[in-house]
Amino acid sequence: MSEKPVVIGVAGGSGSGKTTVTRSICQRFQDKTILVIEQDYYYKDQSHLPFEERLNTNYDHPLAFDNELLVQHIHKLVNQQPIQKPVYDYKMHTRSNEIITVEPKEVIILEGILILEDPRLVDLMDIKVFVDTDADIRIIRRLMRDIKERGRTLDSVIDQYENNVRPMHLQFVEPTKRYADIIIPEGGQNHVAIDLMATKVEKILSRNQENNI
Ligand SMILES: Nc1ncnc2c1ncn2[C@@H]1O[C@H](COP(=O)(O)OP(=O)(O)O)[C@@H](O)[C@H]1O
Ligand SMILES: Nc1ccn([C@@H]2O[C@H](COP(=O)(O)O)[C@@H](O)[C@H]2O)c(=O)n1
Repeated sequence: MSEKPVVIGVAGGSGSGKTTVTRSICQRFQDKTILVIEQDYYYKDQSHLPFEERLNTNYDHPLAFDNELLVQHIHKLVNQQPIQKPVYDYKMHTRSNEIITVEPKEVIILEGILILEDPRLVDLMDIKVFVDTDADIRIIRRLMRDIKERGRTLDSVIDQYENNVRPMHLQFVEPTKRYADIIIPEGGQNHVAIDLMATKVEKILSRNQENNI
């Protein structure tokens, strides 16, 4: 790889469809082309705290994230160096013991609720996307996902939504929409928007190929 990797930020509220959009774009390319970095994997390590205390953390506040490490890692990837990526365990509310060595790729998609909230991350992005889905749809999607995949109960999801997710979304996530170059309504089923994003990625890759000839 001779060109510097291009960084695409995919932001949006919890349950908006960020992961689904990102996966739909990745599916159209070979594995070696796009690297996905999830901001969620960079929640601060809480292994020193008892499990009960981890339940009280506000995971929707910017201070819940170890953005120092995330900024460092994106810098490294942009400079074509490998990183030691942490792995996050939603059921245990902390990082797992696993660390994955990740090599840079031509396109890096950085995905997460608050990636446009930190100017250091915004500065590293070439294209900024905000997935914009109504709050009622987001909470329904989140309820189903968190119960099925993240080991939560109905009551805990509702409680967390009222106390943290909704207020933090209004205070910190929603205002970052103004920094986006592209706003994708409804996320995962927006095939037109996904096609446009994929075309942009194709263009970046063919430009890289032409420059390498
Ligand atoms: N357009 C859609 N229609 C139905 N379900 C969807 C759609 N987009 C996403 N989902 C589902 O909603 C949940 C949250 O979507 P996800 O992409 O994980 O959102 P985010 O990454 O923004 O939290 C997932 O279980 C996903 O499968
Ligand atoms: N231990 C944790 C860590 C995070 N969350 C919630 O995840 C949401 C962000 O992930 P999305 O895939 O939904 O964008 C965020 O809203 C946190 O509340 C959690 O519940 N527990």
